[in-house]
Amino acid sequence: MIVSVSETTGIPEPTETTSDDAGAQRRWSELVARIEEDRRAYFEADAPVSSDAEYDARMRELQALEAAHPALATPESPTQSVGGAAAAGFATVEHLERMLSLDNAFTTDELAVWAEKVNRDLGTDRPGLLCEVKIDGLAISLVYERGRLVRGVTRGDGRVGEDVTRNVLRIAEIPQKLTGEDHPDVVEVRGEVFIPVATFARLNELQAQLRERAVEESRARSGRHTAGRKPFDVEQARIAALRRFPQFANPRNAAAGGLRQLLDKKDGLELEAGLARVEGLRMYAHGVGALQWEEGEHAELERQSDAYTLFEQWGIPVSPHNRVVDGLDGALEMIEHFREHRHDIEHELDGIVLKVDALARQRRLGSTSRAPRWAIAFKYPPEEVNTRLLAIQVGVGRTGRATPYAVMEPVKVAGSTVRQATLHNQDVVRAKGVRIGDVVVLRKAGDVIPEILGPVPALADDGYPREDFVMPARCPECDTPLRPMKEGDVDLRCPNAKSCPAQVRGRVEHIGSRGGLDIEALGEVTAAALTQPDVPDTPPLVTEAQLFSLTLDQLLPIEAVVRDAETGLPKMDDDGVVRRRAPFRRKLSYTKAQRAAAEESGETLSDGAPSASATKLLDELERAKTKELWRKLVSLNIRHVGPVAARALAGWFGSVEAVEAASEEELAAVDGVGPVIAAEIKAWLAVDWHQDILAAWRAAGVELATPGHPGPAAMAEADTGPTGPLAGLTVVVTGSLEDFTRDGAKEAILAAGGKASGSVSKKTDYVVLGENAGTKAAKAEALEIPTLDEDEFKALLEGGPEAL
Ligand SMILES: NC(=O)c1ccc[n+]([C@@H]2O[C@H](COP(=O)([O-])OP(=O)(O)OC[C@H]3O[C@@H](n4cnc5c(N)ncnc54)[C@H](O)[C@@H]3O)[C@@H](O)[C@H]2O)c1
Ligand SMILES: [Zn+2]
Repeated sequence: MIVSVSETTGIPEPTETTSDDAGAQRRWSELVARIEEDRRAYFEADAPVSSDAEYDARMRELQALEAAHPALATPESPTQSVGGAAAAGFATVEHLERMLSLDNAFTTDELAVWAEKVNRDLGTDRPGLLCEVKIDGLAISLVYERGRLVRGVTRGDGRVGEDVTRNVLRIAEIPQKLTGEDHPDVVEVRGEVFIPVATFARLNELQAQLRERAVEESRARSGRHTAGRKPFDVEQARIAALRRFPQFANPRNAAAGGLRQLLDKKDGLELEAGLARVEGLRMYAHGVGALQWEEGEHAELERQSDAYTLFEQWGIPVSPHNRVVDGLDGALEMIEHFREHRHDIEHELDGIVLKVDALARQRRLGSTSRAPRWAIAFKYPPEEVNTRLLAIQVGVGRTGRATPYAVMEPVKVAGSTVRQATLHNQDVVRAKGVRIGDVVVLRKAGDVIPEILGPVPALADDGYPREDFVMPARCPECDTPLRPMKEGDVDLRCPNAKSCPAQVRGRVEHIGSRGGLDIEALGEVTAAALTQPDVPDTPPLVTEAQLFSLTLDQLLPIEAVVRDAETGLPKMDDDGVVRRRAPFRRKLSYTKAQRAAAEESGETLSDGAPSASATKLLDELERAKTKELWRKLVSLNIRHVGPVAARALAGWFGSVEAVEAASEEELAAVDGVGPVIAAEIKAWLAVDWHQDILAAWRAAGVELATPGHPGPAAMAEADTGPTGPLAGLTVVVTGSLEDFTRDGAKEAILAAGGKASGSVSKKTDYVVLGENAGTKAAKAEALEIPTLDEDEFKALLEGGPEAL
């Protein structure tokens, strides 16, 4: 069997089956063994060995194999059973009605196939579908007898589960006595226990606090009986504390572990942690198991959604995200909605569950031994994958901050290939408990930057060499001893701001960026070539002071080693010579005749001419000299002075000179500046080498004033508030726009002299509606405030209300 990766889901999928029966049998056994191991780790130990994507791919390969070789589909196969088993330490309970799993669809095509089959079997064309978010937690069955909670049981193998009643009683949201009148003799309420995302973050904070307290406790203990004992080792104590109170990798495993813990066996800090974990649990009901009424009158249930209405009357929480839709189209709409808004709700979700709503139809469709035929779970591409942590390197940024970052085996997650992830500082590395060489869980959610959640503990002894990370004491780029960012801070920085190559490179790159002088030819690679070329030894830019006086003669000799994008190592030619690139030089070749002629006339032939990048860079630098003043202010790399503050400064003062002449109070008084930025500006100006930058730029012809600006005194006199196309107007942007981020839209409104507000009121002049605009659109309509689409918004920014 060959497995390839699906373009759309990023999940490996089977593409071909072998015709060799013995081979199929062998592969089948292999897969079953792996799946059983995965299930044990996931359902029984709450500590997965594989990622969900790996597990799902194995299950799908197994299903494909059995489809091609039906003889293999024995009742023992995982495709025929519900994963999980009762773990030691818990009493077991038999469910009155079996708890099943769900079949999965990974593409909307697969969903359509399911819907067609349902239609065929039912003889309908648009059955009412109950669509629910698939909550990433663990299943629970709550047994109520005549309105009283008698038991909480995990799914186990679907037939027998674990009795977790004692923990269930601690979940505030689960009623111990149902409200309302009409209660059945017995009902099994099925639902999902989960930890909300916000609670999850708090639990991890608590774990960190408990680690600190554990270290303090052991320090105090060792102080009490010192005689003949080893001195207190804080490193050892921290490592021990980390083992007792690890950082939780994700809400699902934290929830599963929280529900399935034996609190009676705990005391002290462990008990505190355990209680917080179980008390952080919540539950939404998503199904009904056995349901027996006393003889006589009782509520008639026709649809599963009716059952939910009943649950709500009884005080049992049901997800607010459920929708009943008419046919597959409505379900697809919900799937697309939550693909975008996956992280906008209270808990993690990994898909959308579609259920035929009518109970009579559910009965007609029935179930397999593993899952109902009347339901299917559509799964989104995975956001968590496993990969190997190859190294931890330390990078130094524009501001000197030294940040450890992980270099991983490249892995595809949430639609892109990830190789690196920041680890922030040495405390974070420690808290995550990762060592170089570990298999780690990597998470990338949508546009959010990738994050390493932690190691896979079960793979700690896989034979791959491990090494602890030690934060270097010196800057990896300039060897200056690192210092705390602030007094007592764990974050470190390189104090050599002026000439640390990493910091100069970062600042030069910032100057070229779109929010700076917007110099297309001055990106990351060029910034590196100008500040750290491999040839010549001394870079043309020791600091950014010389940026605007760069000459062709300085550019031409520059050569940089070509590095492998994946490993960062220099690339070599076949004969072992390191490959170099001269970005600013174009090789010239000459014919024999030309060479002969040159020799004759005694003329020397140049072997290189300026490349297109060289002329482009110099041209763009020349043009940048007269760009808007605010762009130059951003390019000075003063802390906190981004486009917004720079625009405010430029608008008021009109020149760098006027900014220099202003007092700190005068700077702080400008709308959009404030005391913090004012202090940073003053501090920046007081540094000699910063003054050298200003002097050098001036000498090179950089315009440091807005031509025709009347100066701050005149501005103060004529202070009539902001000017620009949007002066005096308040604009609200809601929903997502094509060409603007949230902050980008705000910035554009401010820059045009308008006010950006977050809420619609009578004072609002325009509401811009993007994709999925919510309640604000309705509010605008109610208040009769004009609404704009994105194109109209752009017109407004350019030309004010007249342009509409
Ligand atoms: N990483 C691993 O090694 C590993 C191992 C086993 C299972 N898993 C994960 O678990 C999945 C398989 O587990 P499964 O058999 O429990 O199937 P499943 O999680 O795909 O679907 C069934 C479960 O979904 C839950 N669920 C959540 N919201 C629901 C809703 N609104 N309605 C109905 N049910 C809802 C229920 O608990 C139900 O038991 C895999 O796809 C994988 O994601 C991972
Ligand atoms: Zn440095």
